[in-house]
Amino acid sequence: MAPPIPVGLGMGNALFFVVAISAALYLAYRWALPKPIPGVPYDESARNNILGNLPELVTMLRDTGKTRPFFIRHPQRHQSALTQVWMRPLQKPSLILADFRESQDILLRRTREFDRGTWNTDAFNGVVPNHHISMPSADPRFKGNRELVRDLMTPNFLHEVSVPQIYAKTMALVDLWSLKAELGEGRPFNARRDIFDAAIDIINAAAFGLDDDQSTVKNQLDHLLSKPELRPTPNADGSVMFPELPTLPTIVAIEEIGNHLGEQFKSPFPRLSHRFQMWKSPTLAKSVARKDEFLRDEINKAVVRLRKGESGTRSAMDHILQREMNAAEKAGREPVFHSHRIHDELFGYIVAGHDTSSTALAWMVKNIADHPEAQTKLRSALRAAYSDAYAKGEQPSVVELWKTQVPYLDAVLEESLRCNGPIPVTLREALVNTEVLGHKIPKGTKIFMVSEGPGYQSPPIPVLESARSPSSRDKNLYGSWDPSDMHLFNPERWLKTDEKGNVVYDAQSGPIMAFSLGPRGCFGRRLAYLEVRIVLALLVWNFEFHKLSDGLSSRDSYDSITTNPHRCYVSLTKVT
Ligand code: HEM
Repeated sequence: MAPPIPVGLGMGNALFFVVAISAALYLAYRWALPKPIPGVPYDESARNNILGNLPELVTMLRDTGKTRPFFIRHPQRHQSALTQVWMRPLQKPSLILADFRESQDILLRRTREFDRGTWNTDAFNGVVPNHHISMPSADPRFKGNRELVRDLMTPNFLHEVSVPQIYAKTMALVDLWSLKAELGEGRPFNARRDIFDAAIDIINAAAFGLDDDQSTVKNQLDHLLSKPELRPTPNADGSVMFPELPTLPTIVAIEEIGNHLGEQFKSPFPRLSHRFQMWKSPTLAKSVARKDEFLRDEINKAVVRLRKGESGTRSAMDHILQREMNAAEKAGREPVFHSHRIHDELFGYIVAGHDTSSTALAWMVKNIADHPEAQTKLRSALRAAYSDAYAKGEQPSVVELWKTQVPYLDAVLEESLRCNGPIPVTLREALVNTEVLGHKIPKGTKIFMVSEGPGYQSPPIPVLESARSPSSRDKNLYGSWDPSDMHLFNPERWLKTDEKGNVVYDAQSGPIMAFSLGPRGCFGRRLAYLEVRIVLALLVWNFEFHKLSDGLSSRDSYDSITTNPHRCYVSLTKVT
């Protein structure tokens, strides 16, 4: 028989275990608590919570559908241009930088110390893993991918191939809105879908040279024209609603994938979240398959066309395929048209180019309706610049639109981007141990650079000159905004008089980062400017945008890939 266990020893053991486990748990809790970077302000509540700032972000997302305002308010909360937050449990702190000069310096000059952050690359990785947007700059594939698409943003390519496509698709929107203005007798209607569709027609046409039967706006127009008896339905808020054709399956797929990407930006674990959504949502998986099929079909059609030597280059796709044909011929191999790289670079062009431009245009339309004086001035500037077309009662031609400088047009669109930039936060990650505003930060630290709030639309938070990095001292390439009016929409701030007495547009009048800066800034910036310039010019040339009631002109927004207006209504009168 086994001897009885002495009671005193059993109690002692149990007590020892309880104390040891409690101590271990306490030590684990202390270890898991966020560790701040010395001297950089943070929220005490986040510092004492193993989840850091995550609970606040989750609450904000649940209540408002947004997370970006958190990044913009945090520096204001602490009145510090540099603050720190914890976005995930057990993670090093991330920094928020609300200072244009230091951001500009990091993006433009400190590219050996900072690169595109993994959160951003991870967000795109699920859908377009072989597009350069999903790659750090040191990825061995990055250079080759950029080389493949290099020519798409050259002035020659843009003017010869992309601009005619943009012009044609914008004129379809003008025709659709002319009909809607007439049928609705000038009453407001929701313009968000039309702008979304026009932007997708434009980017699809620039990417694939798609014909009119694939144009959503043209299809809507034909649908309305085919029913002359049709009248819009009035809504209780004074607006009217037009019947809409079901969206084409490819556009539905692009839209669903775009929305899915937008959700990844809000997730603390984008890669995991992508896999989970692909498993959970049969429609998402179907949309991804539909997108692959669409790319295969378009590439196959283009290859047949190009091999026959038909009709030259009419899209970004044609150009990429022609490059592959030439490279294969030079290397004595068969061309590979259906590589992951070509598929993803093409689809990434649409994903990166559509949502951004569509959102920028939606805010522009709202801003010109909200500021009738600026709108009238812009229309006069356009009529003076395209005086022949105005005298003949015609549309300005495609050549006039890209050749003639209209400083006030550039000023209006830049002011809209300053006030309502579609992407108000840019992310970078430290590649080495380094310093920001005098604080030592370890390799791997994420840094969120905000381009809304202090320094952009409200007075900057002061920064000691001695705290700035040596490369940023005395190297501010931009002017500064008058603190008394930087919260206002005022296109004039972008204009100056040159030495010959001409009023000119100055792109460096003051802080703006709508397209980010430096080698990993927006790849499509030139195309985007051409697009918004042509669309805005043709819309203001053709329509007067009336000011709307407070409800219809609300400036509430929601976050997706971009920060979108909840409401984008227009009330139009045809003017020419
Ligand atoms: C008004 C329209 C647009 C805005 C406001 C915009 C803004 C931006 C911003 C803020 C970034 C992030 C840059 C960074 O992390 O530093 C970006 C990246 C990018 N944009 Fe745009 N964009 C616009 C239109 C376009 C268009 C039309 C295209 C192409 C067709 C495009 C292609 C890209 C690509 C490929 C990247 C990633 C570049 C890289 O990873 O190196 N964008 N854009």
